[in-house]
Amino acid sequence: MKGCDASVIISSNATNKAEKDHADNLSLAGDGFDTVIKAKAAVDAVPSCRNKVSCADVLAMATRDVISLAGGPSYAVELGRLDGLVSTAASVGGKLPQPNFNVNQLTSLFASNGLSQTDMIALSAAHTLGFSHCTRFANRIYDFGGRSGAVDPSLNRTYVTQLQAMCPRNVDADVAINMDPVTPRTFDNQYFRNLQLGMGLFTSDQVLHDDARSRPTVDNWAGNSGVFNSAFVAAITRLGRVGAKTSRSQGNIRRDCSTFN
Ligand code: HEM
Ligand SMILES: [Ca+2]
Repeated sequence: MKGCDASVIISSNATNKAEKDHADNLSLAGDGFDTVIKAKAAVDAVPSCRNKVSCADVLAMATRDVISLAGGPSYAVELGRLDGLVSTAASVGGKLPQPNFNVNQLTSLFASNGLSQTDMIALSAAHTLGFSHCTRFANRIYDFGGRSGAVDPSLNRTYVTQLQAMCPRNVDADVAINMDPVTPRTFDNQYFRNLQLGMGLFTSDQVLHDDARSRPTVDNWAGNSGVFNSAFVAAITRLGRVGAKTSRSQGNIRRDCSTFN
């Protein structure tokens, strides 16, 4: 949890519980890690390229490629990150934003990583793709605020009914649903249109529209995908600098992304 150093790809072993085995990271897709591990191995299979590209850089480029292949913008990835030398589950607590965060909490956590409120709003739109487990938002659709039968009033009522159907009470903890119910496989600004309709899945999504400080940005990007794409590229480029390591005292180039050299 020290930034863009591929520490999240390290596997746990007998003496170390790694970052990816922290509860907040359990949903990270195993096939995503496998893709990075294989791409790095493919680079290293070429003798003239061996030990020159870090896992952290491969991960950043794979992220760019997923966004672009899903219909989003493409962009040059800044390169030269080294791979970190530490990965512990114990380091994760308090470092990740939580789905029940309000705008102040979101803004301050991103600010602690050198990212602006505008960056935070742009990066939240990553939820235009991907899945969430029912447990992460169940409090919004069942007994909201501890009141029996209540639902979060900021949620669209039709959407509540759909969510309750996909995530019945006491549903299996493995069940996950699309975060963007409209265009789940396209990287687009539908995320912001959803927020305008009360269809933000997490409190941390919906507050971006419901808080008057972030709403003008949400409304602007909901209506203008070009402006959103530019803001997203600027923000993810800044995100890619968080905790990047370039000194050999802090990092190296791993041979196998899942294991320290
Ligand atoms: C703004 C604060 C954020 C909060 C509170 C948050 C929270 C969450 C939660 C709770 C999930 C569901 C995990 C699960 O149940 O499986 C999730 C999924 C996801 N988040 Fe975020 N997130 C935030 C920002 C971001 C950012 C900045 C990015 C990337 C730039 C991002 C990318 C994703 C992706 C791609 C998934 C789907 C993973 C999958 O499909 O396997 N999120 N997020
Ligand atoms: Ca989408």
